[in-house]
Amino acid sequence: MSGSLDIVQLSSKLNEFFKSEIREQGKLSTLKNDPGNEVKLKIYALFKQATQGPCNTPKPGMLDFVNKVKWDAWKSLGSIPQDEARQQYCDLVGSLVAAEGGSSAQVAAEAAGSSTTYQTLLVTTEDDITTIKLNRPAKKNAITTEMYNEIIAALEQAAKDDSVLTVFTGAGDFYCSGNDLTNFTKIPEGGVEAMAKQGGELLRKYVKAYIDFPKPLIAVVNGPAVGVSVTVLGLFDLVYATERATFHTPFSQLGQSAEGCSSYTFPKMMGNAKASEMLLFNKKLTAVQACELGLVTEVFPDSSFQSEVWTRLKAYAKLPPNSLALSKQLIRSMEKERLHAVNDAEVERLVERWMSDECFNAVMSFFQAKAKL
Ligand SMILES: CCC/C=C/C(=O)SCCNC(=O)CCNC(=O)[C@H](O)C(C)(C)COP(=O)([O-])OP(=O)([O-])OC[C@H]1O[C@@H](n2cnc3c(N)ncnc32)[C@H](O)[C@@H]1OP(=O)([O-])[O-]
Repeated sequence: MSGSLDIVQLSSKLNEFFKSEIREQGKLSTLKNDPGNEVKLKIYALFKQATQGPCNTPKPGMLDFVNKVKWDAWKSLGSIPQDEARQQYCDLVGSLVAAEGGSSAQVAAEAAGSSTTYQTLLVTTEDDITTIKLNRPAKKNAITTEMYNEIIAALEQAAKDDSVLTVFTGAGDFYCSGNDLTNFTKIPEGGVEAMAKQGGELLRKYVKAYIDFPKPLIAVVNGPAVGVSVTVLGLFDLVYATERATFHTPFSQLGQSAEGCSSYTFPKMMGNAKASEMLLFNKKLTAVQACELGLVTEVFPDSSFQSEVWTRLKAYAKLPPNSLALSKQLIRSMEKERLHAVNDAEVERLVERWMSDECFNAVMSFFQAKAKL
């Protein structure tokens, strides 16, 4: 059986499934556009998790292709609670419906003069807070090229909308697993050099969006964080973490080098020695260690993380918005220029690294290890 045949078959089977099993749920039946297989699988998995809890059925056989893909999607949600699955399901369906004609997400986008909708994010505005939720839980929210672009767009939108605070968080059990390593496998015309150059430009723009963001930016770190999702935390105004979170920047392991302005912000906040343990020697920090070193503002018990953090954020969002934004901008203005220079220097180094054998071999090892599983 050829790979392309598998995909065609899978697509048509998923379409059948999508129509028969999910259509009954009111809003979805109104969708005019096919949201694509990845989204449909996500809807399926969230629906199962919300109604039946964590996946508890036997894994279908290798040749039962469609059921295996569905089972994998459900299983990938791990042990996220039914309530959270229900919320994610509603957010996702809401954003699809909004994309076609208008409710929360679309209204927020339109209020900001934009009609952007997202494939890899859930962006909502409620209680004066715009939340940008990374939404690829099956891949631990690894950041694809598309997702970098969507985050930049979402930040631009949040900067202009009426919200007071902007919050970043992740769907599922991870906050984010960093750069999606498959980005390195998509070699454009022009070869590795062109890939490195384009990747560098995207990264520069991505980090710039954080440096220039004009309102209070808060990370709600709901689980482990890796790579670029950790380094940019130095550009946030508050970082709240569940005790389950870890913070890992395995750059030298990947033949790469620091980014997200961490070569400047980390030594400044934790001192050279501790920063080097993380950025050179891949030391993974617990949430408590990260808090002691100043990377995290406060750590919360996992069981009460969401309720404690959101109660606090809703209260903060009632503070006078101009006073908050102007105070943030004053603090940032002291070193904005320096941060841009650091970003430029880090990107220049990384573009070289991405063309190196060290990086190539490290990325190949990741895929070889995956293939052996
Ligand atoms: C651009 C600027 C420079 C960037 C710097 C960085 O961010 S450097 C930092 C770069 N980041 C890294 O080096 C992290 C690499 N990833 C890991 O080390 C581990 O996956 C883990 C510790 C994040 C989670 O372990 P776990 O045992 O709990 O879960 P699991 O492993 O079963 O994962 C579930 C699925 O997600 C997939 N997936 C996850 N992450 C990535 C990714 N980044 N990419 C692609 N795919 C990824 C994984 O392959 C699997 O897919 P499958 O097989 O179902 O098709």
